[in-house]
Amino acid sequence: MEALLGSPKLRASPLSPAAARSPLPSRVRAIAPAAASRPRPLRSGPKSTVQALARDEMLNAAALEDAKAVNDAAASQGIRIRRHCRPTASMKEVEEEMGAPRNILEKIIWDKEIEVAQGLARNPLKEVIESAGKAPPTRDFYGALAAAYKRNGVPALIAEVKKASPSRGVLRENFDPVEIARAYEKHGAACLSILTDEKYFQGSFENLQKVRKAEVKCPLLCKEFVIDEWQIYYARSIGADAVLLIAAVLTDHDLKYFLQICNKLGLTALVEVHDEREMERVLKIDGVQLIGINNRSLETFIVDTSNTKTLLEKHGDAIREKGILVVGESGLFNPDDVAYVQNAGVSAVLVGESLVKQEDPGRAIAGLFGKELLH
Ligand SMILES: O=C(O)c1ccccc1NCC(=O)[C@H](O)[C@H](O)COP(=O)(O)O
Repeated sequence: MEALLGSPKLRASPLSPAAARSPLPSRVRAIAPAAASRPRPLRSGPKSTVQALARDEMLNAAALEDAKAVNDAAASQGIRIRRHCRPTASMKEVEEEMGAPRNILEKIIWDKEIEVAQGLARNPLKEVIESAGKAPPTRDFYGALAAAYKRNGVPALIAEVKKASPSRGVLRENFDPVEIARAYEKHGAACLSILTDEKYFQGSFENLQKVRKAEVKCPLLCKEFVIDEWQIYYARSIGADAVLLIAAVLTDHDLKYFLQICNKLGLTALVEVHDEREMERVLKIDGVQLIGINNRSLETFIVDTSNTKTLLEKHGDAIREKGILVVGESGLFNPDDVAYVQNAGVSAVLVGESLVKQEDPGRAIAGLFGKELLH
């Protein structure tokens, strides 16, 4: 197999210094983090159909081996979402090997592995890194939240530009991302979250780019399912000020590596947790400034705002000591919901459905907080 695939170096993308120091076994390190979802380059093409079939079989076996190593490393940290590591295969082929995805989040991630490979083929990493370097400077996402909290005395609002979701279907038929973003800004949102996933949320990177070009001043979160560094550079290249990193999907090693990239690009990372184990993992990682507690299980869709309270009762002190701001995410519909998560200790809230479903999403902000927000 080695002869066909070339040296191990050829199979993996260059490792960051952090990756090189990683405590992961070398087999896993060779393909993690970002390269785990990349197609394997070949030294030369096959000369006959028989050779081509043999090559495909070997590539398949190697990809499955990679997936096993990646998934074993993730499972040892309590991560239940598996990777297929076969970005050039069809979903049918993937499912033949791995069975059906176990839940919606795993399904989203499996599709994302394929999408990222396609994105990389269209816009190679080197070019995306270059254009990220030329993008207009980032706006301070963390600073905007801290200032708005101080100004209004209620959690700062990250208002989400969200057309649809897997749990609720289409939320707004007449969807103009720029109009919604402007309305949110006018009515006191501190920051905006722009969903960029197309398949499940009917969002797009184009929406983010349009909002940024419309000179909306609020800092912008690229709300994407990040599994590869390429997505972070791409988000920056089109004007994002912050990106989402989901602990349920990313190993500690991925989180650390992606945080380094964010740091280098001046991006804020919103690190999202859902349960106790994820919170404990994230609190051990240096450099986390913003933790989102999602009240929605991304695996079952069940929304429970007491999740925020439970996690902050246990970890609130450690979080405050580190100067981390907490964002309460999902399922917030009225001033009582906002007061509940504020009392639990959040400084900001991330809200989509309850705003975007209203005829005037901007005016809906005063309804959500029980008062107008100041700029
Ligand atoms: O919203 C979903 O159905 C969903 C399903 C699977 C993965 C993620 C999902 N949502 C992402 C979010 O975190 C929410 O869009 C965000 O917190 C706003 O929530 P809401 O105010 O309840 O729209």
